[in-house]
Amino acid sequence: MAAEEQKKKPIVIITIGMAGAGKSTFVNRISSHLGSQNKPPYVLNLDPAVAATAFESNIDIRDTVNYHEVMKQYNLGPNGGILTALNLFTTKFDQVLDLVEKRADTVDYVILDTPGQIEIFTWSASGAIITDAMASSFPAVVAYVIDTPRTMAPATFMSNMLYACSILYKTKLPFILVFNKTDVQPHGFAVEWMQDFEAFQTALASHRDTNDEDGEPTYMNSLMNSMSLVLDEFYKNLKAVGVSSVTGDGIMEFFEAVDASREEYERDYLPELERARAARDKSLQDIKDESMVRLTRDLAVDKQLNPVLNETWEKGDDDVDEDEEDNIIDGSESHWTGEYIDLTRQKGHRDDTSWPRPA
Ligand SMILES: Nc1nc2c(ncn2[C@@H]2O[C@H](COP(=O)(O)OP(=O)(O)OP(=O)(O)O)[C@@H](O)[C@H]2O)c(=O)[nH]1
Repeated sequence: MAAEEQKKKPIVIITIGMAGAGKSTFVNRISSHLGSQNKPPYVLNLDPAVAATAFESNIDIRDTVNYHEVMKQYNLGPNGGILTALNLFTTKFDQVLDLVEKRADTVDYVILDTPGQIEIFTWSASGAIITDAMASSFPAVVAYVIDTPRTMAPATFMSNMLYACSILYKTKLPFILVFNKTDVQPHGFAVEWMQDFEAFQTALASHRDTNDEDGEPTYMNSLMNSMSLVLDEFYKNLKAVGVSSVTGDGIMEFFEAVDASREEYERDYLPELERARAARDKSLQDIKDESMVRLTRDLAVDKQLNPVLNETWEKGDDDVDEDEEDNIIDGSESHWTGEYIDLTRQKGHRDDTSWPRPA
């Protein structure tokens, strides 16, 4: 087949955002939009703790890792449980990639919904592994979902933008700021603040608590003024769209931004990736290995703390290498068989151990 006749690879939309920003509602909206265009996407739910998703996912972390069991076995709270569940899932991510590759000829979009607690995905080894694995196999874009009504205070806006900035520089992927909930609050103020830092500084000055009792700008005020100049450069590197995941407003603009991001990925990200690959074929593997070591270290904190468990883990380690069982399923193709990732690796042993909490 001639190169130009070949189907384009699907583009991966990695949906990230603060808790409650509307990620799941947004994923549901863009999925149903694509469905209505006869282009159903391939959807991955990476939030192990979500009770129910409005959208149908092809791969659902909840089919692979039992989040409640993770909390129980590892004696963790909700956030530790989510992180550990994501770590466990990531150890099987090669299977996820295989499933996505199999569908690459028939889908145009792959959508990832990430855990509600943003830092669990953005600042964990597993989040980095998943992002890198996806982005080195397919064109990828980050959709950073923002709760527009709750970002109207200049300080909140600035914090949100700094967070977005950190993700942009960490992933280096094309980046779309998705100002969600525009049915409640239009995002015009945000666009103005991004295009004109003086408008932001004026808004900041008129906001209460920006001056101290002597009438001088507070430290925070001065800091934010300076940061707005720094962020000016950052704003040039991204696209911003306003959407309502409830009404569907702005979804077309979002997909225009996604299409533009594919070009950006091919123009900027891909050559850089290929250069890096050519220069350090081996070192790429080293990075993956190193990330895997960090991941394993995360999972094995208990082991270091508890010598009794140490022995059982040592035994279990042999099983791990040989134990190449398939845990990831495409829920849209097969029925869930009930085989979660084995959490304790102590097959046949009923575990009454009190698992130590990671440091
Ligand atoms: N008015 C309005 N409400 C929205 C919109 N998008 C989401 N919501 C509401 O915002 C709340 C949070 O939405 P979710 O989709 O659960 O947000 P999330 O980011 O996935 O939440 P976590 O996974 O808990 O972090 C829900 O009550 C949604 O109905 C929107 O565009 N407009």
